[in-house]
Amino acid sequence: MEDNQLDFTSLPILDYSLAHSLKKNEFLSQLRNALFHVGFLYIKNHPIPKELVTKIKSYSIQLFDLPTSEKLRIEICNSPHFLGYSKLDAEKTQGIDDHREQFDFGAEVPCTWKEGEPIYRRLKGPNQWPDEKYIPGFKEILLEYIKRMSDFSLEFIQLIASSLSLPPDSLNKFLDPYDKQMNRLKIVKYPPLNTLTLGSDGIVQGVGPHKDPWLTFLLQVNDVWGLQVQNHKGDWIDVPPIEGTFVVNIGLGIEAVTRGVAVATTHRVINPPPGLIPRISIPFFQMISYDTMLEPLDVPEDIIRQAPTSVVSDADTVYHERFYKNVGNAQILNRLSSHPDAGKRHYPELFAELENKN
Ligand SMILES: O=C(O)CCC(=O)C(=O)O
Ligand SMILES: [Fe+2]
Repeated sequence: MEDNQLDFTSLPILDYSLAHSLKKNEFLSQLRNALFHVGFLYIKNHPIPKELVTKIKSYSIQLFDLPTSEKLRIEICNSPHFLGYSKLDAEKTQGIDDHREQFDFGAEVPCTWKEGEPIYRRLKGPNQWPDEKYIPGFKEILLEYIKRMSDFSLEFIQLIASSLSLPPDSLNKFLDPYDKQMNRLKIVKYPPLNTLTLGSDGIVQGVGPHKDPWLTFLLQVNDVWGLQVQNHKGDWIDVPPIEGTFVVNIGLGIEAVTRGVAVATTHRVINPPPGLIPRISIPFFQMISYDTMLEPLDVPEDIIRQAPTSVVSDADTVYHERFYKNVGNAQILNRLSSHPDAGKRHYPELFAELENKN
């Protein structure tokens, strides 16, 4: 599809079993097309065991039924690593409250940051866990899920590289060494709208338009729509849940190092309409190293020629510019502006600096 042809109106569905078969080239060609033209795709027949997906879905629903006191005990404002619980409307995108309730978790790593080192290294550190007595077995299953998703995402970036005629391990150098990687996920609940939630300005966003950092794998837990992706003309396209799939999307880092060939597509979530049940989802983020330099790879000329030339986006460009300059700084400033309470408490100087600039 050329840029001047019809823009996408749905997401491609790729069959992961082809990637490990004699049809691998067919898979790579479909992947390349998806990267060029959409930046988002569904993946079916993926390697995450069905039982694990069922368990994590079930826990994700139970998590929101924890007693309020237990949720508040592990609130994100306690954590310099921005891990834990966020109340409804506590997080912001582009300065507007996101009408969602969520838990942030990551691979369990110690905080090794020391005074004098770049401050963004302090983003890495241990989780805040809900007490086992309320949700037995959750921690073990969540960590297993993160481990499996981490391995899957490592396999996936090799396929992305191969699809762009790059050596398979080309993207790995932008990640931390395996045992130091701290991939993260969110477990999110978007309540349905009601007349009270419609603010005076009329804007209600589940999560506002944005681009992700590197590579994301989204599990849509129930059959409630809400995710929308902006096509290159600027129209919003629905991404309905499809049982047995993940939605995979490219973020800023991969876009930058592939010279814009793999597109970081803008997306948002709108809350379910009144009367519906809440939408629950689990985005898993493979994290780029905070210390990395976004040096572009030697993408072959014939691949670069096929890349899109212009893409409309409603996402915030301040974060993007910071990201291209220094990934770690962009990440911490993004966390500070999306969670001002935690920011003020743990990074008072940096927070004050940010306030003065705005
Ligand atoms: O919850 C979703 O469907 C997507 C969330 C998302 O885009 C994000 O948290 O980055
Ligand atoms: Fe996202």
